[in-house]
Order: sequence, then C-alpha cells, then structure tokens
Amino acid sequence: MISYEEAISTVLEHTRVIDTERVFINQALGRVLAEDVLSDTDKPPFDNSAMDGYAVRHEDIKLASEENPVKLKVVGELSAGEDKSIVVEKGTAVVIFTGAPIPQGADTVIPFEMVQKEGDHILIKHPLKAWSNIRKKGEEVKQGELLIKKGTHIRPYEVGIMASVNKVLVSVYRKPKVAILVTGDEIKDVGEIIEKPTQIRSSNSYVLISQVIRSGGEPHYLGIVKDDQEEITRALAHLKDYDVFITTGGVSMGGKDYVQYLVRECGVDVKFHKVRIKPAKPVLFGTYGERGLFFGLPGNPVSCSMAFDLIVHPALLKMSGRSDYAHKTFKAILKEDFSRKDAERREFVRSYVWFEEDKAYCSYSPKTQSHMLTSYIDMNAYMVVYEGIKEIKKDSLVDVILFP
Ligand SMILES: Nc1nc2c(c(=O)[nH]1)N[C@H]1C(S)=C(S)[C@@H](COP(=O)(O)OP(=O)(O)OC[C@H]3O[C@@H](n4cnc5c(N)ncnc54)[C@H](O)[C@@H]3O)O[C@H]1N2
Ligand code: MOO
Repeated sequence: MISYEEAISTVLEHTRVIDTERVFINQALGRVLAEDVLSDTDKPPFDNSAMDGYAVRHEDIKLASEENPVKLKVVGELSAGEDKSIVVEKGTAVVIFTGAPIPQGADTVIPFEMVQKEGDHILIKHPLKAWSNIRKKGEEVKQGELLIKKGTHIRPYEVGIMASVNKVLVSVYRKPKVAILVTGDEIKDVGEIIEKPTQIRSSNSYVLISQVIRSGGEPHYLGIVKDDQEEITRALAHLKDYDVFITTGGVSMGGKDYVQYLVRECGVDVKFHKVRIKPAKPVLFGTYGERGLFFGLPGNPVSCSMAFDLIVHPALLKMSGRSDYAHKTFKAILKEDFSRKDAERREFVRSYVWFEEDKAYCSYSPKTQSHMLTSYIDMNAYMVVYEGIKEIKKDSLVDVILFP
C-alpha cells in the first residue's frame, strides 16, 4: 500500500492544466487568471492630495511656529476631477480636496484642521515636511508593471485591480467538468421514498457536488446506479465527456464492489488503489484520455469527503491553473490526549483549530469513525496522526490542515 505522499504526488504528476476562456470581469470572481495583468498607467496617474486642506509651498511654511505664524492668501479652490490651471505663488495657498491634482508651485498639503482661517487668509502655526499629504505619481505602481500573476485565484480585490486598469475581458482557465456517479444498491437519493429500513440516503452526492463547486469545478451529477455491472459500465461509457470522473462506493472487498474492475475495462489506467490513510484507505486513482482523472472514492461518508479534500481538491486546483494547489500544514497545540489502537495508517482526524494570542490550538471531534459525517460539525481542520503514532499527549504540537 502506498503512502499519502506517494498518492498525492502521483495524482499531481498526472494532472494537466486545462484550456482557457475569456470572461467579463464581473464573472471573474473565484476563477483562476490565465494571463498576467499589467498596469496601463502609473498609479496614481498624477500627484494628488490625500487630504482636504490647503496646497502650499513648503518654502513658505517651513519656519511656521506659535510665536511666528505664517500668513498665506487663499487664491483658489481645486476639487477632484478638476484640471484648471492654478499656480500657487509665493505667499499664497489653494483650497484642495482629496484626490484633486496638486497645483503648480505647491509641494505640501496642510489639512483644514491644522490651520486657522482669517477672512481670505490662513494662519499656519506648525511646519510640515515637504510632500506631506501628497500621493505622488507612480508611487504605488509604474506603467507596464506586473500587477497580478497568471495562476492567481481571483478574489474581489483582484477584480477591482483589473477594473482599475480597464481590464474588461479577462483570460481565465475553464472550470473542469466533473462527473459524480454514486453507486450502491442501498443508496436512495433525496426525495426518494425509503422502502426498507436498510436503505441509506445519499449524502455523498451532495457533499461531492458542493466540494466540486468549492474547488472551482463544474459538477455534473449523474445520479445513483445500483451495484450492477451493466449499469455501472453504461455510466462509465461517458468518461470522456468529463475532465474528471468521480465515483463513490464499490472500491473495497465486498462481493459487489465492481467499480475497481469495471473502470479498467472502460479504459482507465489505474495508477493506485489503496493508500495508507485512515479513513479512505480503498481510494482508487487512474487516468484516461488526454487529461482525464478518475477518482474512485470509498462509500463511507467521511472517507469520501476526506479523500476529496486531501486528494481530489489539490488536483482540481492544479487542473484549474492555480499555482497554490498544495495544501498547507501548520502546527497547533493539542488540547487533550489522543490515542488509537491501530497505528498502521496515517489518520486525518476532524478537529477544530483556533488562535489565542500568538498560538494555534487544536481539539478533535470525539467521533472519529468513517461513517460519521456529523463528525464534521463545528470542525474546521484535519489533525494529522502519522504512521506509527498511537498516542499524542495533551500540549504536544500536532500538524493540522485546514479544510479547503
Ligand atoms: N474486508 C474489508 N472490508 C472493508 C475494508 C477492507 O479493507 N476489508 N475497507 C473498509 C473501508 S476502510 C472502507 S472506507 C469501506 C469502503 O467501501 P466501499 O467504497 O466499497 O463502499 P461501500 O461498501 O459501497 O459503502 C460503504 C458504506 O458507506 C455507505 N455509503 C455508500 N455510498 C453512500 C452515499 N452515497 N451516501 C451515504 N452513505 C453511503 C454504505 O451504505 C456503507 O455503509 O469498506 C470497508 N470494508
Ligand atoms: O478507510 Mo475506511 O475509509 O477507514 O473507513
């Protein structure tokens, strides 16, 4: 059985970045940038005021004091957006509002609250440094500078930055089309009548649909098929219509666990089946066609969702062009003792991580088994219990991975 590291590196090694498309910036949120975005101008494009106040010459006010206030004549007014030409001559000041261009001759802005008004004059009793309260042309960004790198996950801030450089149509990676096929004789979809007490509602369908959306994919729910070779084969015939194909159930040792055999017959080149992790040990991975990725996830609800988070999610991010696809592990202080009987597999325990002062703490769900989907409630991370570790004492440092 391979390790988690071997599994994830095999998956990522076979993950190809998808093609691109162009969208309007108001559709770009959550997508991945497929081009570098450069600045079309200097930012700010011209010297302008950071405050409402008076534009003055530093030379005039540099010796101002309580005892020897400087008196300047107010000769005009400039609002944001105005481009009238006013010159600040020696001994004069111009009323200026935030964002307005700095008039010729001025090199300092004094906020209103720092001066005393006397008719059409102002009194200044404190000196300011030259260029105070002035936002200089190009101080943030130079024309042609790289603003947002290809591979960046677009958040509202990046949308705004693109708008600020008039980037209306933007090249993004296409969302991977992800098929979700649920298998199991006992599985019933939401809304279906439960005829026997042994039937189970398909939570996996809806966890997976949601996870695919959260990972930037486009889910295509193919519904539930029975543990029937013909039904499964018929569904797998559509493999090539999708960039990624996910099944749940039927990958373990049961007499009706057909998925693992049928995928091979349907053209999937299986790269691994079974990983030394708990839960989700029987996870299966293979490739098909040009870039197709096949994931056979176990039926147990936690095994299914955890295998998605830790194995499928990084692959979907990489396929969608993201540069930050690897998940990040960090340290937290365990708040209570942890123990387990079998230390053969690496275990990912649903946990809650929080920050207090400058430290991260971790507390784990008492529900550790793979059929207990409610073990996710109130939790936000997986605590990693490595192979060979049976006990972890309270106050020890543990590795944690935040949920995507
Ligand atoms: N002899 C062995 N038996 C099992 C082993 C093993 O190594 N040797 N592995 C166990 C592990 S670990 C897992 S995980 C499961 C995975 O089995 P399958 O992937 O074949 O899943 P199923 O048997 O079809 O279902 C398992 C369990 O999950 C429930 N289920 C299935 N689909 C859904 C769904 N869509 N929504 C909610 N719940 C679902 C199903 O009713 C079963 O209870 O195998 C162990 N066995
Ligand atoms: O791996 Mo299974 O997922 O332990 O229950």
